[in-house]
Amino acid sequence: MRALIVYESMYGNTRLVAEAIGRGLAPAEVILVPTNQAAGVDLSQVDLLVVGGPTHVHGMSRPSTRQGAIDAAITPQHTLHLEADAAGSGVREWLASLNGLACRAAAFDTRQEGPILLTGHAAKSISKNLLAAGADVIADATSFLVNKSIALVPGEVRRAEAWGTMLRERSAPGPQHPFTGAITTA
Ligand SMILES: Cc1cc2nc3c(=O)[nH]c(=O)nc-3n(C[C@H](O)[C@H](O)[C@H](O)COP(=O)(O)O)c2cc1C
Repeated sequence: MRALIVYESMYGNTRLVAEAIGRGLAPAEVILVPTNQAAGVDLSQVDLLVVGGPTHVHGMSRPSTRQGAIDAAITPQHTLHLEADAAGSGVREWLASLNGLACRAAAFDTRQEGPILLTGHAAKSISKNLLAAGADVIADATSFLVNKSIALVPGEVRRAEAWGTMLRERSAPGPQHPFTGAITTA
């Protein structure tokens, strides 16, 4: 099985989750690509497409929220590490370029700890966009949580690895697992 993980990450948390999902997908062949390098990637040979990004203002990032994240990281008082791939387009723009997908797919996000009604969640929109582009969405959109220090909550990396393994198992030939629209958190 060939899996492609396309992710957006400003501060590294979503990248860490994407990498953990990739480890969980092994021994499948896994390729990780940040969204700002994903334009033109050939999806025709991909069996499973996993797409994730940070939750910004209750949903997928926009150019203005990404600029806000960059501005926050370059203030003199900052303690935030800005990813090398932070500049450029995000998940929203990349998803808008897709159509005619013929693969299985799943969506995830990172977001702050707390009730989803207060935080919002990008993964549900990502999942809807994957469905609209023709993908066979095989898992509920899933959030991985960060704390107030903008670091992954303990246990989330392990949960991401397990989620990747679950995706690999669901991608094996056999019964389908219909998308329910639910959001799964810890
Ligand atoms: C501009 C901006 C807006 C954000 N808005 C939300 C939000 O509405 N809900 C939430 O749960 N987290 C929000 N966050 C927090 C991020 O979702 C969280 O820190 C995420 O893990 C960052 O992922 P990254 O490290 O891969 O960039 C926001 C962060 C930024 C920079």
